Amino acid sequence: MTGKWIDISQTLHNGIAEWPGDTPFTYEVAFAKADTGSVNIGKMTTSTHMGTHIDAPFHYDDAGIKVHELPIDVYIGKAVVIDVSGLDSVGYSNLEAHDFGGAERVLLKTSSRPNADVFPQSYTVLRPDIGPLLKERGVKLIGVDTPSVDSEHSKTLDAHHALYANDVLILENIVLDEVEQGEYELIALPLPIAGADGSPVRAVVRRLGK
Ligand SMILES: N[C@@H](CC(=O)c1ccccc1NC=O)C(=O)O
Ligand SMILES: [Zn+2]
Ligand SMILES: [Zn+2]
Repeated sequence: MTGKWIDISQTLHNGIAEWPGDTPFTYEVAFAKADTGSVNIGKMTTSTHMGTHIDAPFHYDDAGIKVHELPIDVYIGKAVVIDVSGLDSVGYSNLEAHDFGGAERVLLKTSSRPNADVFPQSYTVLRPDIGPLLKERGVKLIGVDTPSVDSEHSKTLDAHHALYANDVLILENIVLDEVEQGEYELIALPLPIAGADGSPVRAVVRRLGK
């Protein structure tokens, strides 16, 4: 018995918080129906790291694959949601006792970024030793309900690089407020943006079994 689909995507709207210094999100009606006589046509500007999105390795490695080259199957399939709320950081020791149920996708509920319209003063980050654990368990995608797997001021991006070194792709800014720990089916498809470092996704989950 599978549950109903739950949207775990931040809403993109004028006012959603961008990464400090990055491109804000804007939507406007560029051509109004009153003028075109037939249709309203919108115009949008955004960072590729706005809202719920995925990182392509090109984001942190000039030689990394780009969004249009990503293996699309990574973004569809069984995922396990693990509640790690209340921690400053998450690493090997926090996850080793958890049974991932064979899921190739792990979504971490840190509850450290309650409001998409405010860039958080702080949020839970990943420790690099999470990389080898995820690889050992056959995990291909890590999702977080935070703006990044590294801290805001990190320049070395140790968590990004540890995940990259262990063949784990990254999904950021998911919304897990209505999602309890357990096994789910995830769909979080990137757009086919040629040459890109990241892409917005519409991420959804539905409970498996139970
Ligand atoms: N979501 C991004 C945040 C990020 O790293 C970032 C985004 C815009 C401008 C700078 C960034 N990072 C470091 O300077 C990430 O992949 O972690
Ligand atoms: Zn990102
Ligand atoms: Zn990232």
